[in-house]
Amino acid sequence: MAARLSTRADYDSLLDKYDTWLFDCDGVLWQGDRLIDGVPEVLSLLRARKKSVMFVTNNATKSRKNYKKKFDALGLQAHVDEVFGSAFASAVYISSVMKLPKDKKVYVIGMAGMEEELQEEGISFLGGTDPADNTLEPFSLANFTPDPSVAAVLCGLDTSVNYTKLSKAFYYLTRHPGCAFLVSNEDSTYPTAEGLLPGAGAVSAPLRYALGRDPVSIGKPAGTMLDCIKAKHDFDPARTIMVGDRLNTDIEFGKAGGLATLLVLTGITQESEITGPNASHTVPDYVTNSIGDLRAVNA
Ligand SMILES: O=C(O)[C@H](O)[C@H](O)COP(=O)(O)O
Ligand SMILES: [Mg+2]
Repeated sequence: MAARLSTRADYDSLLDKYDTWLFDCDGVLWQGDRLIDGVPEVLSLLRARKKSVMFVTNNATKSRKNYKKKFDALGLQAHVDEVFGSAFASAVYISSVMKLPKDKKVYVIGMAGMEEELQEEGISFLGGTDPADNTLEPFSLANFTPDPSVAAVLCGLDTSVNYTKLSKAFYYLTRHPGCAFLVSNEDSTYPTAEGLLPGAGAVSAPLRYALGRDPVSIGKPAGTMLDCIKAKHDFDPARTIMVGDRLNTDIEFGKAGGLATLLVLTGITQESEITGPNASHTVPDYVTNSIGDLRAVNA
């Protein structure tokens, strides 16, 4: 059973127990571009107490550099090396795990953030934000000249997904032997300030259905993100806590990594999913309404 936090003593003991705080972003720090109440104060008090703070997001629409700009715009202190996104983890996976040969390319269903991280890793790609692919013109194989060097398809949240992109990805995944099918993450929904929208998982779902094949998923809860963090930062998992709003990504990620887990209810997960007859089998160590609740330690 998760420990429900509410008193100053609860939050004080949490701060005493954990030196490294990994924060999910969408639904924990913000909803779209709207900051969640109390986030600046809580991040400042953690830094004032010499806690290590990092940000671990499945949102592949932005690169780490672009996230730094978002943090700055929202008045949140953050360093690029503290930010870990699934676009970055996907690029690292392709270069360091898959070791994609330099003469090969990735066909992208995704946005600028994904392209920037692939570029940073020296990975060639096509598709993505290319105007030729962002069209509602009917697609036909008769007018399509495939690029023989495509050896992987990477799919993430893409708010301009269309039949042309799905068809080209499908072509490469069915006609290029050994073409890898990768997704940055599988979140079914995406929390915005105005409400839920389809997530990255909903963008890759048509491909999975057409192919009858599951992709390799790189974002939370997969371990690739934690490997990326470990490659850059030393931390003791036993004194590290993962703060998230989603059970099947953030909390599973924390558990799989041997970290403590704190669920907040400002994003995807609703009260009914953690209590009552339909409660999920994924049980976080701690639950609190919002990360802003930690301000109680200064009250
Ligand atoms: O659809 C998506 O990609 C996700 O909803 C979203 O981006 C999750 O981001 P996170 O909560 O991991 O920051
Ligand atoms: Mg989230």
